Amino acid sequence: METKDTNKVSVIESWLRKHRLVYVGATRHPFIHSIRDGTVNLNSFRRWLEQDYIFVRAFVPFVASTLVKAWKQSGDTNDIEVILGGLASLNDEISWFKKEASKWDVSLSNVVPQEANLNYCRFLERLTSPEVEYAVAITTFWAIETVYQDSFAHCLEDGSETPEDLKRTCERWGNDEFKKYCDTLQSIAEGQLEKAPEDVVKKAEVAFLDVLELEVEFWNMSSHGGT
Ligand SMILES: Cc1ncc(CN)c(N)n1
Repeated sequence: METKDTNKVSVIESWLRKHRLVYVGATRHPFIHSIRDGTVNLNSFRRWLEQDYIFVRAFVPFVASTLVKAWKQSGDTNDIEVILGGLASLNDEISWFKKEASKWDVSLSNVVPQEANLNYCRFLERLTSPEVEYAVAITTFWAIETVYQDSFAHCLEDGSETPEDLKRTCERWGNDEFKKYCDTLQSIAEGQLEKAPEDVVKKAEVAFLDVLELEVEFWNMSSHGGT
């Protein structure tokens, strides 16, 4: 008789264990700590805001290309609806950035993207290629959203001293609904990874690590300016 192995560790769970330190580096960065303990430099926060607005604009075509891959390579209606919902929420995210920027006196019209941001946007652009497998794209999508979810949720936990006017930002990604959305992306990615050939799983793992590294560079850029 076949027995079900309930202790089987999923692919993503195994990566999160294997790359724990890198993951923690991306989600518990000093910039996030500074928001959480209320010592954040407001010019750094403004820099993050203007640069992230550019990032989100570049994120949209990447997510749209993931939607096309889902349609062509999976055809699963649930996947398509979840990714479509993700695109809709990016539309809200862009409006949110505009409103937030005006509250913080940040002009979004002539922002010069910094090196770390350009690198991240180039990475996203490479992944829009039709040659990149759906399993790699959906895993990357999950990783990008999850780093923000985990980072900003940390600023809302008990004991945090996040200033009142920064809580809006933390709640945008740190709320329970966004956590559920990330969990759904994770299970879609898991489903794809389970049936993907070994070389594709390897590529997805590399993309996951790339995201963690690019997120650290993005936080560094926000904290210190420069590259
Ligand atoms: C850099 C970065 N990473 C992730 C997210 C979440 N959409 C974001 N807005 N910016």
